[in-house]
Amino acid sequence: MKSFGFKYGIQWVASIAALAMTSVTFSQSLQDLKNDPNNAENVLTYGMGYKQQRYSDLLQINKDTVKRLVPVWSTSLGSNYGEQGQPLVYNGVMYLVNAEYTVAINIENGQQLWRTKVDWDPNTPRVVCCGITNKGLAIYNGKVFRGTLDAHMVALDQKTGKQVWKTKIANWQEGFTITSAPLIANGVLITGISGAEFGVRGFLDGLDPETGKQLWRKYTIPAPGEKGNETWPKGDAYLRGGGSTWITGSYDADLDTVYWGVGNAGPWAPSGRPGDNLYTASVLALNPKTGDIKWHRQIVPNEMFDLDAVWEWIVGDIKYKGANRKVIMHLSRGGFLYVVDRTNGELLSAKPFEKINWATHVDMKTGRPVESEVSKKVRAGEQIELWPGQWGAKTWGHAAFNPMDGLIYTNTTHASRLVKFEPVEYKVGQRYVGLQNAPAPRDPKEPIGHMEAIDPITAKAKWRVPLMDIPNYSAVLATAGGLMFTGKETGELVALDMQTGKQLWEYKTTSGINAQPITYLHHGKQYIAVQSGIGGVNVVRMGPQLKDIPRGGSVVVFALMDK
Ligand SMILES: O=C(O)c1cc(C(=O)O)c2c(n1)C(=O)C(=O)c1cc(C(=O)O)[nH]c1-2
Ligand SMILES: [Ca+2]
Repeated sequence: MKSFGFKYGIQWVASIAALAMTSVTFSQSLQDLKNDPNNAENVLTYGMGYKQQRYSDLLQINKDTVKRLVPVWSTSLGSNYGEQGQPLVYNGVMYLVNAEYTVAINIENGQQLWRTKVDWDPNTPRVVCCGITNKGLAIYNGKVFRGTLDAHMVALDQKTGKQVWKTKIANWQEGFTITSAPLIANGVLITGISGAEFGVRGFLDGLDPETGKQLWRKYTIPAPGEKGNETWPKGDAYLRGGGSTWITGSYDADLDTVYWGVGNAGPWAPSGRPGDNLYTASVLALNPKTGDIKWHRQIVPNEMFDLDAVWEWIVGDIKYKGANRKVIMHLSRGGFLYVVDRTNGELLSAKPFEKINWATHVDMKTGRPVESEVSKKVRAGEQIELWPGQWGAKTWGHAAFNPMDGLIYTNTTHASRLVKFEPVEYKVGQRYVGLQNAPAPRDPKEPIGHMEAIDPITAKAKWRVPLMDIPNYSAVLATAGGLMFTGKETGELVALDMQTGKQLWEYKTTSGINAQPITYLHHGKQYIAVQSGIGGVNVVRMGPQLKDIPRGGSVVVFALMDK
């Protein structure tokens, strides 16, 4: 690895050059977006690069210097609902979202440049399954783009925050919402949709970023006559079959392919929808220009435990059986770590990284998880203790991948639930689940989650740090400085030694952290930024442990104190 001095020198020169080049312009090109991970001044994409590796090669803040890491500014984001977002940074300005506002802040001093309110009908939260929040925005060609709780997409002028266009994506009254960040791929703005707990039929939309006009729609559940519809029963179950797309996909610009995960099947109770139910709980490889599916891989056929396959599908190049392979990697909600060839969908590995009792293993010939006796019992109407419960072996808080050591750095959850299916009737815009869900007795000596470093092929942890009370609900940032950053819902941003998991630093922010830390360079100096503001579904899940954490959204930015 490059030495600190050499690296710092290059970054400094690069930063001066970049400033000179970018200070006159206010637009980003597709090349800029593709180049995001190599341009330390700017963070232009969700996941810190289209590959969503959340890895930065900045190393001023490292194992030795992190003890001098201090807050340099902090600004309120004006919302009490919760902060789950990932900030973007362009040309000295930070752009942030929550459910209520889009905000631009001067990164020199934390001064707010503009703040634009999102107007949604106050009744909208009725159809929000899991927290009134928003996970991020996109930026392209002088505009910032965000989804809204009432299922619209909005473009704002990057300089003024004034609305340029607003497009209705779907009727929120039918259970649709947007909580995820849009993706710009090959000039098309792609948005996912939420609502699989409300009997929606999921889809992805491709829009023209200039006008907001719809270019294409791809339903995640094929209509009668389309390939895949035969995996649904005859009739209209497919119209309420779920398959939402509520986490932003990754993108391989060289292959011009978007990898977007599809959510759970609906209703959770599976008896009314025999069959594999494509493309619920799957990953789709898509052409961003047309929305056409290049290949698909279903993770859980006839899915029944809210096993959304939407978590990040990290793009990486790894050695597998001695050969270099282009893969996507995914820590599934159901507890298996998937490694898939991203050129053709071939399954390379699917090993458990957490305790699983709903399946015994994934059959590598068919790619299908083999259901256990426990799953057979619940299908027969019995109550079971399910491992992992619907909270998932991992939640949406994104993992990071370090291309230098080939390991995935992540938060995981270790919790079961008691579940039993019950009849459910579809009513427009109401929860459509059909599952009784109760806490399972928990051994207080057992951890409820971990922070860990995992080998993608073996799914074995290199190290695991137990969390005894509250699982983490924040994304991870990995850096060449050897540090893994993540947040706790009690408010601490922490830095761990990526080699050992030892905690080297922490700072307590004003609320809880369930968001996505980033890092960037400004005038040659490395910064870390994270949103603080308790929100999302885990607050409800944890109940008493988190009820006294003060609400209130802010962003906090850190840098090294001078010696
Ligand atoms: O199936 C869906 O459409 C959907 C959407 C969302 C969402 O948009 O937040 C969540 C879930 N499912 C879900 O199952 C879940 O556990 C969850 C947690 C959170 C959160 O933001 O903390 N959202 C969601
Ligand atoms: Ca879901």
